[in-house]
Amino acid sequence: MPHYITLATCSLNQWAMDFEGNRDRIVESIVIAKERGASMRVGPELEVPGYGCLDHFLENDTYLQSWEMYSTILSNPDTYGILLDIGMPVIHKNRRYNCRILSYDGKILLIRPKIFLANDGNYREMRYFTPWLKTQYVEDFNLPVLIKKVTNQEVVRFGDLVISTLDTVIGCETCEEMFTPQAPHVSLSLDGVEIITNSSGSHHELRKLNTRVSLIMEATRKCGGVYLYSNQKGCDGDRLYYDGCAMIVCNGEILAQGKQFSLDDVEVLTAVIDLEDVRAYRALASHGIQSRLSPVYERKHLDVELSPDSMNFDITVEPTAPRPCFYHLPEEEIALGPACWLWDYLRRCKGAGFFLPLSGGIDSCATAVIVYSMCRLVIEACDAGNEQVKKDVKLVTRDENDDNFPKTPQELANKIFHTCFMGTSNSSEETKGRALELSKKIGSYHVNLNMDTVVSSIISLFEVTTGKKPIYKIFGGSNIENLALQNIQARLRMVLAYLFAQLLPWTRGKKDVGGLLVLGSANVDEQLRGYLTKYDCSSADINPIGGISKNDLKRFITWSTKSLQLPILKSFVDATPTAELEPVTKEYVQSDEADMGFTYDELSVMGRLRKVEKCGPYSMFIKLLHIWKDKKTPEEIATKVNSFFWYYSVNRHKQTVSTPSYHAEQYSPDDNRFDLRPFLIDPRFSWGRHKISSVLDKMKANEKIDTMTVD
Ligand SMILES: Nc1ncnc2c1ncn2[C@@H]1O[C@H](COP(=O)(O)OP(=O)(O)OC[C@H]2O[C@@H]([n+]3cccc(C(=O)O)c3)[C@H](O)[C@@H]2O)[C@@H](O)[C@H]1O
Ligand SMILES: Nc1ncnc2c1ncn2[C@@H]1O[C@H](COP(=O)(O)OP(=O)(O)OP(=O)(O)O)[C@@H](O)[C@H]1O
Ligand SMILES: NC(=O)CC[C@H](N)C(=O)O
Repeated sequence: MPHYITLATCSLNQWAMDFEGNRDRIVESIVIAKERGASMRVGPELEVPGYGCLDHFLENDTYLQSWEMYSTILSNPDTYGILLDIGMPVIHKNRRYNCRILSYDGKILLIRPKIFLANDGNYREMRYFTPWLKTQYVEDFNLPVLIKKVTNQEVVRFGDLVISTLDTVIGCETCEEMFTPQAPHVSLSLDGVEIITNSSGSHHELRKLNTRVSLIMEATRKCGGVYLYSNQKGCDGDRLYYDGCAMIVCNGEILAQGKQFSLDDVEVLTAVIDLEDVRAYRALASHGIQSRLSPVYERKHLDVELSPDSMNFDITVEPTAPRPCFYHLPEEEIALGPACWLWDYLRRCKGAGFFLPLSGGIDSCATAVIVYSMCRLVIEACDAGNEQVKKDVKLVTRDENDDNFPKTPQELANKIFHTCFMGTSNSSEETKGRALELSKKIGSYHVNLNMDTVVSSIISLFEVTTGKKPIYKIFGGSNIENLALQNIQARLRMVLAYLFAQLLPWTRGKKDVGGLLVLGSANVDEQLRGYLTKYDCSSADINPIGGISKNDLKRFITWSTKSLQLPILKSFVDATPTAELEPVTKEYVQSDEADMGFTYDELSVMGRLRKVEKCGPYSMFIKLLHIWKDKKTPEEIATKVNSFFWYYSVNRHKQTVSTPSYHAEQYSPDDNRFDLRPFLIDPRFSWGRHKISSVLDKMKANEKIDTMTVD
């Protein structure tokens, strides 16, 4: 006989420290889950204060306020009649833990601290929380007075335990724990836990979703059981975008999959599952044998049936059918992730819009297309009746009048998105024309200016003061003069950007509405190589493409040509990237790749080796000997590696002031959160170079690389 149970999971767009807003979204998700007949609901990791509070997790206020919000959830009768798994931080014996609190009908059943914390890359959970570490170990926890008053309970169990109801057993695994070699879901399953909840604060990275999905699928494919995956979504106040994609998986098959990118603050997924399927799936002798050797969990009993009609089931109830997993193309991920992040950022900081220096090159074009994509998402959400988005549009446009409400992405862009071509005598008609054409197609409010007089007046000031006039290299000047003449143009653009961002809304008749957020467009590869002028337009308020490689940006623009119906973008892809900071002559046109001494393909490979594969110069050289064996000689590879580490180190200081960017790439060089390295590094890497040279010497002496001994 079937044993149907309806379960719910959700993605919530929580904002760090927005206690009331977070509480309201939690309650809304519970109400929706109940309306859909669910008897259990799981929410994202640390959903009460928001996942990304960072050092606010060191403050006692965060814990007190989390309990205060939690008490209002517990005492709200709308949250009764459903088993709740809610994430929040808890102090126990003076230690701070990242916890899940399970409750039913206003009573706490247990508190389950995270056993293995996330502490790599962007994650620093060990900085504020203690890992519980002791699997299957449980203690008593004295509830705070304010909770005692609500629940009439003194003490609850705190630790690695599970819940048994009259009809099933439920256990927890928290985010990173699923990524560990000895993930708790194995021993939970072997001890008879049928439903495993996973509450996550997991961020978006291009091409990462399949890692997460395969881990979830494998967990239940191997052990059998139901996996309820919940994740935060949106920008909760930092560089990360949490990419939702809640899931319900049973016995290795997906029953429900939420959106990875959307502007809905609350998304609830439900599925009807036959628990007998889990029991049948686990009827394997080898599983039975291992279960005898596996640890036993303390069980907190809940005298409730989560599928109450099991003795008298309704034949009309249909179990949810499996469905294939859905993945976005990386190009779509770029169109959607940074766009959602920008929208959250804008509405949450109550900005009046964006300002973008638009050069006619690929990078600022990609930033502009992402803002356009954001406008498309906003209009789509409004058309679909999303009241929160409508309210936010009125806030951001500073216009409450329904008659003025934008109906198309272009109308919205025209109100909130400002682009500006800042030409000089070095600029070409092509770049100026491309910038103008793009702005027309996406609807941005475009300004075209020539800043030659500003540049020449600064150079004159310098000349009057020092009696020296710098001249370009092609006219006989030195390298230093040539560079200074370029850098002043680039830096003045930043100053102008901030002036226009502050005053453009005012020139358009909007008084005292606040300024526009200045967008930056430096990509991962040029930041890694340091091919940018410190404090030029790479210094902005936020940068949606700072974590994206040039190659991915090119792919994104090519994809957008068709998918976003912007044929103008083809001309951006076909153009040779150039900074247009030096005069063009018959013999010379400035080109990025020639200037840098690297192609973007090479930078991508080397960037990945440096960060993802954790290579210093010597091991990078050894790896590249194989990777590039058909493309370059060992000497060329050695020169590339030495030069790469040289430029990376002499320019590392630029990363200390790099504009906060959307994190999207595993090899991001972001100094502030992700890629923590010194910024005063001896660029010679002399011992590494010495070792590279000795390998070259041995190769020259005709020794084979695979048989020689290298120390
Ligand atoms: N270790 C260190 N710690 C802290 N600061 C350090 C430093 N080393 C130099 N500095 C300082 O950094 C400054 C030099 O850096 P910076 O002013 O950026 O100038 P710099 O890196 O010398 O030149 C700009 C680079 O960007 C390239 N570029 C090309 C095309 C376009 C663009 C563009 O942006 O549009 C840029 C250009 O070819 C050149 O390689 C100086 O003030 C110097 O004192
Ligand atoms: N003529 C210009 N008008 C407006 N902004 C400009 C102009 N030239 C450069 N910028 C701004 O300065 C940033 C850095 O300029 P750079 O020449 O290094 O271009 P880039 O990093 O290759 O980017 P892009 O592909 O957008 O030109 C650009 O992304 C853009 O925001
Ligand atoms: N909050 C967590 O535990 C997240 C860590 C995990 N490795 C992830 O990237 O999703």
